[in-house]
Amino acid sequence: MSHDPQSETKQNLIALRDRIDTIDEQIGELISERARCAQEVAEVKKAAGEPQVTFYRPEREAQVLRRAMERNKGPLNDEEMARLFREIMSACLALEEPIKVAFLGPEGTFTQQAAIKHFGHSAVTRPMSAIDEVFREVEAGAVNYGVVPVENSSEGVVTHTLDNFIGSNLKICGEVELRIHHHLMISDVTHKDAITRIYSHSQSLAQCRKWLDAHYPKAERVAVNSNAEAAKRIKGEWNAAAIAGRMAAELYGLNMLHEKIEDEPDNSTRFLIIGTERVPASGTDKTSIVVSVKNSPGALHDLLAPFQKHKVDLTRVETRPSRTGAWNYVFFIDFKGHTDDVPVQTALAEVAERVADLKVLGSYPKGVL
Ligand SMILES: O=C(O)C(=O)C[C@]1(C(=O)O)C=C[C@@H](O)C=C1
Repeated sequence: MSHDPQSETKQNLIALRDRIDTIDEQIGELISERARCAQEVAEVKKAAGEPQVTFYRPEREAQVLRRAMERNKGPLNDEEMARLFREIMSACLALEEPIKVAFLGPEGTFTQQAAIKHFGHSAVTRPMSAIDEVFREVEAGAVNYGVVPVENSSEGVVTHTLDNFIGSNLKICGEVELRIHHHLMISDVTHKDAITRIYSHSQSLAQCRKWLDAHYPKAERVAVNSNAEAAKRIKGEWNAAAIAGRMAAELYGLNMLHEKIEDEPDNSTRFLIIGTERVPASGTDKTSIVVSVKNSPGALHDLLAPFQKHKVDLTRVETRPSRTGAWNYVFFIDFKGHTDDVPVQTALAEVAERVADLKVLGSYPKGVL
């Protein structure tokens, strides 16, 4: 018999695809079985007779995702594996209750990307035109959760988000970090050699400043409310480009002219998930508090001493001038641990004695994805 490499390849492919078909069938059945379990979970939750049934359980989701990563033996990497489970769980939750999430819009912003990364594609996301509106929408109960940016690795803190917490009773229920890649995009009508204007959000323009200085030193940089708005805006402008994320390019049908133009290669933004309820401990948690102090020498040192004493690890300290008294300051402090942990409780009790006011903004699972 003569050896025919082409037909051997064909045979090998057929055999492998048969195996894939069998595996897919099993995966499909298992996913359906999992979804039925989630439906039963919903029934159990409803039968408990609580005045308000909470279907979404951030601490449980974090545990499921962490376990998927721990179990993983490759060849997919841990993040890919967790991402797949993220979507399965998102679809299961949607069977229990379709979750509504407000985000800083318009459609196509990095905040929407963060919302989908955190809740999966089965969540219903609603664009809001300002951070305050995201807070209000959650407070009013029009949505279950909100997603707002809080700090960027190169541009620092989003002060507007922090200020909103001072006057709000909302809780932080989660955090999510997103690698931010900026792309220069144009529309079908743009003359790419005649770009004289570049639109984007001021933070994005700042994050690409060196690249713009080198490649488009003469183009006017126009700051608009969001990069998605920038993307929308250039649709009919022959001499304009926008800097935005991939999602905006896809949404508004734009073409990428230059990809990944951010000055810092590991540019990332942290987003917070805000809701109305306290989240139980997941095992690996963080807590955010806000305290206001009189402006006296050593105030910050005094304030932080209890954390050191009780071995609570600080992850961030941010100062903002208080809006109530000219000489008062507020500190936003993040640390590892949950308010259910005894060392955290002890440290917080000691901090409370030293400050004018202390508010726990929430304990929540450390971002998994
Ligand atoms: O364990 C639960 O409480 C569920 O509702 C199930 C489930 C899941 O699919 O695993 C779904 C939604 C919750 O946010 C957490 C987990």
